[in-house]
Amino acid sequence: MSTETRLRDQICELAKSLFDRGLTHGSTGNISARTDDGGLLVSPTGTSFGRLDPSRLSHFDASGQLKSGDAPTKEMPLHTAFYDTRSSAGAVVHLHSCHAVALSLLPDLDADSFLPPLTPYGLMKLGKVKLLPFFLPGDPAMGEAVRGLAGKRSAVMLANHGPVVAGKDVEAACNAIEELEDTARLALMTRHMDARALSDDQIQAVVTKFDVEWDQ
Ligand SMILES: O=C(CO)COP(=O)(O)O
Ligand SMILES: [Zn+2]
Repeated sequence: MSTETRLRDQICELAKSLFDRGLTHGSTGNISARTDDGGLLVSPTGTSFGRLDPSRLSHFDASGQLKSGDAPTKEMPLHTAFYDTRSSAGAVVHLHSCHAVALSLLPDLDADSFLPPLTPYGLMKLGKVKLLPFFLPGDPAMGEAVRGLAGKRSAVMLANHGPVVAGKDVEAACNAIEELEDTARLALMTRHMDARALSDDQIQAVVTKFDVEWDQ
């Protein structure tokens, strides 16, 4: 089986796994991954994560030309903004995951660090998550907002919409966005409980030991 065939299958399998666990629903969310030759495989617009067809993924070549497959997600500017600003990005995932969206609706959030530092894996997989304002779905201004971060963040939260995470490959991006959703769930569960977040010393220890992109 060719590397590209394996990548097509992996994108569809992991998207289905996210869908089956309720991390995105209906025809929401989109996913993309770099191919070995510098191109991109992308979920087509209007498709469900539960039923992506490996043979119909939008396939772009390294110059950004659509070579085959169905029309791509309307969030292409968002995806390409991550690839263009983060050389380490091999995949990008966007979900409409319930707890992250719920948290984004609340007042008094820290836009520079949307998720409180609750667990080591939250820090390790995501670094600081930037909260971006509300945009209409498909608005290229979202891509501009991500470009404005100059590659310093791997994860952003679109207010009233959903998270977007870049990772070195599809598995890493999926693991990280699951961490984002679970940390948002913990934040909501413990919101009125005087919960103990990680201390500054604990944060620094995690950041140092696991080489987390934190102070940027
Ligand atoms: O989540 C979505 C828009 O933000 C889904 O849009 P697409 O179906 O175009 O990927
Ligand atoms: Zn969306």
